[in-house]
This record gives sequence, C-alpha cells and structure tokens, in this order.
Amino acid sequence: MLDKDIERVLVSPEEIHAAVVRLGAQLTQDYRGKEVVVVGILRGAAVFMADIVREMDIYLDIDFMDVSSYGEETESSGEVKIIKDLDTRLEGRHVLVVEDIIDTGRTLNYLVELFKYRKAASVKVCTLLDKPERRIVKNLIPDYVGLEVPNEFVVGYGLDFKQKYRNLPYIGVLKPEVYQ
Ligand SMILES: O=P(O)(O)OC[C@H]1O[C@H](OP(=O)(O)OP(=O)(O)O)[C@H](O)[C@@H]1O
Ligand SMILES: Nc1nc2[nH]cnc2c(=O)[nH]1
Repeated sequence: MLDKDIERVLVSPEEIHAAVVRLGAQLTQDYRGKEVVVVGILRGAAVFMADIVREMDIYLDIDFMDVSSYGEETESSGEVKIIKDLDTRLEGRHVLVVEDIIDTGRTLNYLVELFKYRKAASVKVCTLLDKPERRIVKNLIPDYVGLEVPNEFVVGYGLDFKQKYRNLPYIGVLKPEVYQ
C-alpha cells in the first residue's frame, strides 16, 4: 500500500542488511573491551538502531535522545533543541552516536560537541546514510557509514516525510505528487 507513493527504490532491504552486517562486524572489533554507550537519535534512527545493536557482539548500554532542528520541513537550521535528553552519564565512557542520515551535519555537530563537553572518553558517529553533497559543517566526517546517497530527499527504514513512511523496509524516493 505504501509502495504506491514511491517513485524509485534507492537502497533495497538486502543492501541495507549487508551494510548493517558489515558495520556491525567493524563496530564489534573496534569496541570490544571498551565501556560503550550507543546513543540513538530519535526518531529517524530508531529502526537502524534496533538492527545495528543486534550485530554488535559486545557488552553495551543503549540510550536515546530526541532532538529537533528549528527550520524548514526538509532542512535543519542549525539550532538544535533537546526534546528528550539521555538518562545515562557519559563521563569516561565511549559514545557511539547512531543516526539514520547526515545531511548538513548540523544536528550531529551539535551532539558531538555536547557529548565531548559531558566528558565522554570518545565520541564517534555511525550513520546508515550519508549525503556528503549537502554538508555545511565540513569537518563533520562520520566514522562509520553504511551507504552514500545522492542529493535527493529519501524516505523509509526510519526516515520520514511528515512523520510517514518510516516503516518502509527499503529507502526510496517519493513520487512528486505526494509532496503536493
Ligand atoms: O545533518 P542534518 O542536516 O542536521 O540532518 C540530519 C538530521 O535530520 C533528520 O532528523 P529530523 O530532524 O528530520 O528528525 P527525525 O529523526 O525525527 O525524523 C535525521 O534523522 C538527522 O537527525
Ligand atoms: N526523511 C529525510 N530526512 C532527512 N533529513 C535530512 N535529509 C533527509 C532525507 O533525505 N530524508
């Protein structure tokens, strides 16, 4: 039923799965023996977060933060507002931030600085999708990237348009008439 609104599938469920497995193996190797807190950024990262932590074969804590950017519907402004903060103390712990997508880089730039200020032992970023063409914060380079996507607005696997389509099992581009 949701499929009827999709013009093109950009990343299939199989390609997503392969990326998650590859990243999970790398993270397992890099974080073994470290005290790690995996921080998912709501709401978009919820689906990826659920999959990636199950590919990490190590002890870890999970927490979530909900932030929103002031600005237009499809672009963040740079001003980040905390809707729900973490319940976990970060001091001396290795923080892995999990995102669905990095676009301008403003959301993550804010969060990385915040977690450093909270004295995390290290702060690294794992994103399923990266849209490097759109980057405004040029020094925001994710440590772990599933896939690069072109400069198109994508939905599915956690990513929304007006809060819909997060439950699609693939990443796709909407038909133009859906935006009307
Ligand atoms: O790199 P940026 O330009 O800052 O954009 C990336 C942010 O935008 C999306 O979140 P959104 O604000 O749409 O909220 P959501 O996760 O609840 O969908 C995405 O999940 C990132 O958090
Ligand atoms: N749903 C969605 N949210 C975004 N936030 C930044 N870029 C995107 C995108 O392509 N799709």
